Amino acid sequence: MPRCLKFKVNIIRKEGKSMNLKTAWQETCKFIRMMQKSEPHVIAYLILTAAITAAVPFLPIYFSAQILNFLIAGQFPQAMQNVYWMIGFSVILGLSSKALNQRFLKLRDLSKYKIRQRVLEKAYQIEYEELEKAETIDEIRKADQGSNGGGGTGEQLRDLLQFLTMFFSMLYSLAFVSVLLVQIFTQAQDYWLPVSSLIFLFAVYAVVIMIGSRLSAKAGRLLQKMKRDNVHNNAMCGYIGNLGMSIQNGKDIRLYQMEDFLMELFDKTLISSRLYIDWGTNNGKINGVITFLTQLASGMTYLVIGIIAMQGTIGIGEVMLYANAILRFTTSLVTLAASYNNIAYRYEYLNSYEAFIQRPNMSYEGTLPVEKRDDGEYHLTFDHVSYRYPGQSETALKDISFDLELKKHFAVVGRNGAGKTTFIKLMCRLAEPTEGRILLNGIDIRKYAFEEYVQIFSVVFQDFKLMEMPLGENLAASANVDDQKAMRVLEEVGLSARVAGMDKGLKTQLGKENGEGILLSGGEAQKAAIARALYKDAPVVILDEPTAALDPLAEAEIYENFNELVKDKTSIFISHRMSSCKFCDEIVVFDHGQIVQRGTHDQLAGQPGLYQELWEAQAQYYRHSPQTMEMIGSQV
Ligand SMILES: Nc1ncnc2c1ncn2[C@@H]1O[C@H](COP(=O)(O)OP(=O)(O)OP(=O)(O)O)[C@@H](O)[C@H]1O
Repeated sequence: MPRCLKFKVNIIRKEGKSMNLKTAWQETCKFIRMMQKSEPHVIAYLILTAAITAAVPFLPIYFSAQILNFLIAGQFPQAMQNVYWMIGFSVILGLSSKALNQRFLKLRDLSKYKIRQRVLEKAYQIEYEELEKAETIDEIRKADQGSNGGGGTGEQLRDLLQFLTMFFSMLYSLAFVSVLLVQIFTQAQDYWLPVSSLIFLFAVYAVVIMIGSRLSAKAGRLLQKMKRDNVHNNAMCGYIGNLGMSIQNGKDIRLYQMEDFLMELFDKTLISSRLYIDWGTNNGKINGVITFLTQLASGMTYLVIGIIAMQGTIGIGEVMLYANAILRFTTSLVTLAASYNNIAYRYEYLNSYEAFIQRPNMSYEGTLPVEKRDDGEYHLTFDHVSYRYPGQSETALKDISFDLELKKHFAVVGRNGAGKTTFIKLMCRLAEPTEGRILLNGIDIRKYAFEEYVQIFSVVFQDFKLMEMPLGENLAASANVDDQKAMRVLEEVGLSARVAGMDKGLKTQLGKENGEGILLSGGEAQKAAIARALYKDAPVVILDEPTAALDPLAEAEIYENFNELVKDKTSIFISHRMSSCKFCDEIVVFDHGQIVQRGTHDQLAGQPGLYQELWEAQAQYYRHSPQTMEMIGSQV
């Protein structure tokens, strides 16, 4: 992890509480270090852009005062000379400001993408078990906002640019005001009146700035609260919005006529919260008061500068110069306060990002390599394993002890919800036992490096998903596709003829959401998922309801091939199609999270118990039909 990212998250503040200057400064330093690490020149460009951009408006202010003074004095050549200077400097500074700004924006976007990349990278590393929790998804969402969305680094850099620009603008204004003070003290006959007027003006400004910054702080708090409260609403709106483009849900939406229902839900999600509306109303009021106060201060400024001018201390040109400089000072300060508040409050999101990036990878932290064995001798043992899903009171698996003997073919059967898939998830380390342990060749599987451990499994889950990518890349799970191997596994699952008919063959894009592609039928997709498992060629093959979508001939073909393919491997089939379990060496029956029976088909079918019930329930439909019994026979 880069050093800049190792800072401790320490500004978890109570909701609505302002961040003090010291903390804001510390957070800013951390943020700057983080940005510099991801894009080294971004901060240098930030400072340069702010310094130059802030100077641009002062050119016309300064030169128009000079020009006016020369014109009043009848010195036309000098006035013209100043016009040329003004145009020249304005062009140079204006262009430099634009060029710097462009470069800054480019670097800002680059660093933003790099930081977002880290969120994605981290999200991929999170244990699957954690990913199933709603709070983890929220955490990722917040971290993503901290890196990309409303609370993101891009916006933070934009506000920092505004803050610094206003800061430089104030410095330039103060330089002019200092000159004014020097002029008053050196040229005024009686400086009591100008000095007291200026003191009065500063007092007015102090009050305006104090009220203005408090109001800006409140506006910032409201904005952040609205964003914080809106994380779920945004996600829900995003979800419903995406349903409009979803091919997967498109059929159901149309056939169940869910359009009005979904639109209502969308409206409700937006309006019921009233978050945006409330925020907009309050923000409008606050901005109104700030504008009123700023205008009041502007009027006072002209009055005071007018008084000083009437004394003859400064000329007409200077009246414009100083009045504008002081006004710039005020507007810069109010904007600076607003940017400060946005910057300070956005650290909450950035800290969510930090907290997320720093979270440990818990169960994936084992380091032992898994011995590479050509003989596939991987021995898995469940030792009194129980498992309860996070937040659930029911135990999904209870005290499972099981030896996955080498190169044996197992079938796992049981009623819906019996715990079959959970058993596989634990075996593949997608969840960790709540009690007990799982061993690979005698060693607790948590001790192995996760990426090495999962190498030994080829799994097709019941709810498998193919990616919207080219078919070949789907099979290889990589951009490097071994075409020959890919075609061989497609042949084995009976999909090669279909692929041969595709114009782009293995390069054919799957799905429609990621560019023009083809839609596979349910059975074809299942064959492709099985082909992906075969391509991986791991020593343990697990198929969870592998043939549910296949036609009987395809199913028979797959089983025939599978017997051959898994001959030297350990395999587990989960199936509700009892006939397909007959060919396995051992059948394991799950019920209510426990293993209740084990044996061969002949043993279990002949004794009273759940297996017999399940078998009988299916077999009765075939009993009176010799053809169908024949069909079952052919499949097994
Ligand atoms: N992510 C989850 N969070 C909470 N409970 C879950 C989760 N996944 C599964 N369960 C619950 O755990 C129990 C076992 O589920 P599991 O998916 O292992 O059953 P199964 O035997 O594979 O069922 P099926 O035959 O229907 O596929 C069920 O009661 C299920 O509702």
